Amino acid sequence: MPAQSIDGIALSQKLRAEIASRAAALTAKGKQPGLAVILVGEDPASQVYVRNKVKACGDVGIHSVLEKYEADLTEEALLARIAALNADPAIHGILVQMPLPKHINPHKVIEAISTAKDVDGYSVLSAGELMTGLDGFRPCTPYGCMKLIESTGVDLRGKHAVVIGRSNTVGKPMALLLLQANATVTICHSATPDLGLYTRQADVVVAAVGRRNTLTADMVKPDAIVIDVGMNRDDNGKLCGDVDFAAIREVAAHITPVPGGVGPMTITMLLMNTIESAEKA
Ligand SMILES: Nc1nc(=O)c2c([nH]1)NC[C@@H]1CN(c3ccc(C(=O)N[C@@H](CCC(=O)O)C(=O)O)cc3)C=[N+]21
Repeated sequence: MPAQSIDGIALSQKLRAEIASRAAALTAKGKQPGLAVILVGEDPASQVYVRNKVKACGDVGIHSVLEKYEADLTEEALLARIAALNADPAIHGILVQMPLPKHINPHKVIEAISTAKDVDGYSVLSAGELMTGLDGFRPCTPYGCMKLIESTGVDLRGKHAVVIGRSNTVGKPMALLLLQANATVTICHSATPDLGLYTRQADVVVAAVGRRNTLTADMVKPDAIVIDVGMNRDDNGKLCGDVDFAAIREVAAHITPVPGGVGPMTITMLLMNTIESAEKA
């Protein structure tokens, strides 16, 4: 029997309905949640993502402010905008879309965002909170992956989870969240000599590499859960992930599609973090 495709759009709709009712409750108390999204430069992919985030806010009743700047915006000017948004009581979350132009130091920008408004969960303090098990904003993509895994009903306790990729935004926080859920966690990356050696033992594989066909059917244990974080283009320019969906579907128990899997959940968890921030304010 082919794997169940985990529907990230359906799960998003379910969570977004809950988010909308929490937003409405806050708005009724005169505390409408607000998200500021800052985009610097003309990167076409970023334009699309940012537009989707702003639209998603509108759909659930979160007030959003989109600030677009030319690629030559100075770092000082960006930091000044963040300081103003930190002080703005109508704004509960601040997202600076990555990547930034080369003349701007992304670390400096992220650390300028008030921890209380770091709904991306990208700051050093948010990372430390996740590391130590303190309450804080979890990065949206791995947070969404956890919700997708939870939706299968499989308990992670004692399961072997293999994360492929070690980025600060996905791989590393993903490994920590899986660990928190009592999985045994292995992190593989570009210097891992035999990836299949690890993935064949995995009950859960999270692929976050950025290269298509990184995970093929012969590398997957029967009845595994496969979460595909990749965003790539195939030879026809079609959006595809890091895993060979069609073939792995015949082996795995659950698998997320691209598009329609992790992507929409990333935006949903951004909305969730923004609501949580507004509820605490
Ligand atoms: N500060 C910051 N925070 C981010 O969260 C952030 C970022 N910078 N920079 C870029 C990445 C990428 N990202 C995506 C979110 C949703 C989809 C998404 O909704 N994808 C749809 C398809 C969209 C399409 O058709 O192109 C899907 O997978 O179904 C994709 C990618 C957030 N990022």
